[in-house]
Amino acid sequence: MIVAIDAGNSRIKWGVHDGSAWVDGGALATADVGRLAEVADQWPAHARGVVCNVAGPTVAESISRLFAGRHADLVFLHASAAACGVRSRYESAQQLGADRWAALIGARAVLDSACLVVCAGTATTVDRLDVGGIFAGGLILPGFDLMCTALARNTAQLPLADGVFRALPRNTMDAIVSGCLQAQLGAVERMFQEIADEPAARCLLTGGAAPRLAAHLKIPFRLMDNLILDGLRRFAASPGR
Ligand SMILES: Nc1ncnc2c1ncn2[C@@H]1O[C@H](COP(=O)(O)OP(=O)(O)O)[C@@H](O)[C@H]1O
Ligand SMILES: CC(C)(COP(=O)(O)O)[C@@H](O)C(=O)NCCC(=O)O
Ligand SMILES: [K+]
Repeated sequence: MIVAIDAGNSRIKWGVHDGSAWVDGGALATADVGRLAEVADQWPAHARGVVCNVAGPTVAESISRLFAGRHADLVFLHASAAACGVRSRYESAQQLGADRWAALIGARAVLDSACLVVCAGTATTVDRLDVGGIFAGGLILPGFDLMCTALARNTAQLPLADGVFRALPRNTMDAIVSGCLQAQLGAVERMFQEIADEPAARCLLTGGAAPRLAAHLKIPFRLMDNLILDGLRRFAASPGR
C-alpha cells in the first residue's frame, strides 16, 4: 500500500494505491494541513508515503511528523537530473518543482511520443517532454484563479470575476474570465506548436483548473485525473528510481 501526497500551494491532494489501482483519495486546503492527521486515520496502517511538496517547510514538517507517528516509511520526491525514464535539461535540475517532476514521470509512463505536460493549479506550468523522455524545458505562469485575483486586488474598478468564456466578451465579468482563460490557453497552444509536427504529439492536462482549460483547448489533449499522484506512485514503486 502506498499513500501518495501532492502538497501544492492551494491544496494537498492524496491517494491510496493498493498496487493495482487507486482505492481512495481526497484533497484539503493547504492552509488546513493540520487536518491531514484526521484524514490519515482512514489510510491503511503502515502504508508507505511518497510526497511532493512545493508548499514550504512547515507543510513538509507536518507530513514528516504524521508519518513518524504512524511508524511508516516516507520518501520525499525531489527533482533530479534523471529518474524513472525522464532526463532533465533544467539548468539546475534540483530547482524544478517536485510536482512538475512527478507529473513528468507520470507522463513518461503513459506516453512515448512528444508531449506537453500541463499542470493547471495555483500556478500553471507547461512542460515539454520530448521523445526518449527528455524534459526539454517549460513555462511557469500565474494560474487561472491567480490571474483573476490579481486583477481584482490591483485595480480600482475590477471585481473578482464570475463571468463566462466568450470569444468577444461584452461585459467586465466575461472580459476578465475570457482574458485569463485565453492567456492560459494561448501559452499552452503556442508551446504545443513547437511539437505539433511530431508523431502522435499530445498534451496531458492535470490540476484543479484543468477542466476549465480543457473546455476550450484546440489541440489533441488528454485530461488526467491526477498525473502528479500517478508519477509519485511510479517513483515509489520503481526499485532503482
Ligand atoms: N474545490 C476547490 N478548491 C480549491 N481550488 C479548486 C477547487 N476546485 C477547483 N479548483 C481550482 O483548482 C486550483 C488549485 O488546483 P490544484 O491543482 O490543487 O493547485 P495546487 O497544486 O497549486 O495546490 C484553484 O486555483 C482553482 O482554480
Ligand atoms: C511552479 C510551482 C509554483 C507550481 O506550484 P503549484 O501551482 O502546483 O502549487 C512549483 O512547481 C514550484 O514552486 N516550482 C519551483 C520552481 C521551478 O519549478 O522552477
Ligand atoms: K501547478
